[in-house]
Amino acid sequence: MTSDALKDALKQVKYPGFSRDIVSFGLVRSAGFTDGVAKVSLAITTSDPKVPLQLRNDVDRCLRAVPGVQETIIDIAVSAAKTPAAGGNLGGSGSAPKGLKHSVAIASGKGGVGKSTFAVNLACALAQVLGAEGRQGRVGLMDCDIYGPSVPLMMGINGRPEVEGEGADALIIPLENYGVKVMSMGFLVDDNTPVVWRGPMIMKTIQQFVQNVKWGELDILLVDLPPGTGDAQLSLVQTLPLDGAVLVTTPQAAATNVARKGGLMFQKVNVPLLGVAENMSYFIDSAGQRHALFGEGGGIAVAERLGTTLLGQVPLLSAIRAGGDSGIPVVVSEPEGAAAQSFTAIARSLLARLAPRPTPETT
Ligand SMILES: Nc1ncnc2c1ncn2[C@@H]1O[C@H](COP(=O)(O)OP(=O)(O)OP(=O)(O)O)[C@@H](O)[C@H]1O
Repeated sequence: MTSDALKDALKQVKYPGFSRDIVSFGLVRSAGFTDGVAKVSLAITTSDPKVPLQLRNDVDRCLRAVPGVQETIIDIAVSAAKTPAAGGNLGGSGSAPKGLKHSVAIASGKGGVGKSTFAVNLACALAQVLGAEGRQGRVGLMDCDIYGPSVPLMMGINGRPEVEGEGADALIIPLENYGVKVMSMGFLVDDNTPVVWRGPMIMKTIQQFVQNVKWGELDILLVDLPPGTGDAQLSLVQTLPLDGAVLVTTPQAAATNVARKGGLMFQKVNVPLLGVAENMSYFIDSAGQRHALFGEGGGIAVAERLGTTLLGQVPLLSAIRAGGDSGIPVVVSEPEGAAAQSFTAIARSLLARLAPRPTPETT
């Protein structure tokens, strides 16, 4: 019986609540077999005590069904997922980069809702808000969309990051523009390389983005997730202790239904929802009339159903699209405009939601 044969068998074990198996998620650290005893070790990140219990049962049942296996030894290393209630700022959890105060995932249930555009403009707005308080260069943006990274283009960054140090200690220096430090798969692959990544490779890449990038001192790291509720999202949650997630949606029902599913996924893995942001909420014509092109009320409805707040609404504006195409986000090119104002308001409410809660004595 080889380690590979055991891992093959373990592909039948799904991570609780997900349709993907534990092997493709890269959670199996080792698998070995001696004298009828199958010994397996897993490493997971969760604050839900039911998850390791269920995994232990499922792995045991799966291994015992393998011919020749009489006994099992299952070791599950659990590190706690961070929640604001449990931990406040980062620092206590295993793989969090030193110097990182808060990390927030920007997620959407489906593609095309403008998530990357939102993440880029929010990062620039955060850099402006914090910069005005004398905290320059303290915003990071990590683009986890390894299939179609669009952040480099939208941030006007085109180049290859330098590497400092060697071997296991090597650190990638993030590229910086508009006061935001950026890391993206787009810096590492060229446009013509088809990126065919499987689960474990996604996990590895995301781990490297967290651990092997010299982020320095950051007040906030925004993590632009690929759309949906699949591998990358779980890998990220397994890898980086998140303060929470912001869900981006558009107002129409088709988008809000999927956004709600995305929100439920984060709740399932104990990542708090910091709020919902509604993109392409309304359009203002040349006469100043406001039009709800995609309907109204979707964002607030999703927020209410998920028990969180609506952080804000972003209008549908051609300047926002043009900013993405030109590499100068609208928050930077028109800092006084309507779009910048809505992104700045969202940045402020997000920061307020991340601020350490007052202790009972100060309230
Ligand atoms: N508020 C807005 N007003 C006008 N255009 C917008 C707005 N938000 C996004 N867009 C445009 O919509 C398109 C899709 O945006 P973006 O690439 O950010 O979506 P996405 O949700 O990240 O997509 P995917 O996840 O599939 O990559 C882009 O052309 C972008 O410029």
